[in-house]
Amino acid sequence: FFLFLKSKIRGYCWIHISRRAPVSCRIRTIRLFGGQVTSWKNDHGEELLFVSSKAIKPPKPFRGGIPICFPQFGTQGNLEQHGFARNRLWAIDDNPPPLPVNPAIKAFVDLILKPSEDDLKMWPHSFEFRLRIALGAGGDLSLTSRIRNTNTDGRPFSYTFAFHTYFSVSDISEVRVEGLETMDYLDNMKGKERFTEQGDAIVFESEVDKVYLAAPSKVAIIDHDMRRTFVVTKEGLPDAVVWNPWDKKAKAMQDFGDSEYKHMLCVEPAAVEKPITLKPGEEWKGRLGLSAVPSSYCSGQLDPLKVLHG
Ligand SMILES: O=P(O)(O)OC[C@H]1O[C@@H](O)[C@H](O)[C@@H](O)[C@@H]1O
Repeated sequence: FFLFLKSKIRGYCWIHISRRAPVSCRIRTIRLFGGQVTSWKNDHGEELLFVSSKAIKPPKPFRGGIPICFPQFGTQGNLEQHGFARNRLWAIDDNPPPLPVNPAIKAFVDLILKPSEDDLKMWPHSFEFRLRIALGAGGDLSLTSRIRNTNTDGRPFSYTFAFHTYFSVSDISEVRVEGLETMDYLDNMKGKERFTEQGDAIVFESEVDKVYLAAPSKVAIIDHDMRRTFVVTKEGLPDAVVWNPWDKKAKAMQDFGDSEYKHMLCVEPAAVEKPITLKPGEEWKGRLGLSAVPSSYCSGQLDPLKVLHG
């Protein structure tokens, strides 16, 4: 296993973590700008995360991969949409406090974000945000966030959060999401009104922007055409946002191709409905786990329980 800094251009670094394998190697790319994973490939070199061909350069947020929404999800507060963490230059954390040993992890890198003077003017709270990005032996990707309140004035703070994961899919019309059936959700397209999802797996025929509440710890994204299933696991993150802008919104987005909505789906483990509150000295931990497994899905033949419970 090895880890190296690939390049340093105008202060923005890219890190590649690779796992040597007998036939090929899987490469994951992380940008220090935004603390953002922007590439996750399988043994065949196929990209598993979506990145827009029109993604623009810093200081704008980067459209694709896994942006981190902190300390605000969406427009739920006074800060810029999705908070400032995705727009800041993170640093490599050379000496992170230990995390429990996980024998499945074969390579990892630790990043850290602390607020600048300007950040403190906008959001007057001192914090340390540590992010461990790890690869398992089978190519699984995990992101563990640790956020600590380091205020010295005794004040607690509250925040909302999301791992805004952009999955690459062959054709959104052929994708099903399983695990969110019967869940309550807030519909961002209907003034955050609360509804209950029907009993069937979620399919996509138009714009979707929903926050599923108290979602299960495992969600499956089944890509019929690719015969691939993404299994998303989450810890410490009660909600799951599902977003696809569809055609009209795609056209209105400057950093997104007009037809790219067909090839992406965001499923975002999140803490949105109930903000997380930390007292000084307290730390919160949230984890996202991703794996891509072959699925022999044929319409009507999939047993969702098998996908979700192994
Ligand atoms: O364009 P942005 O700021 O990256 O946000 C993209 C989308 O992100 C999703 O998480 C939100 O639910 C949507 O409402 C939003 O449009």
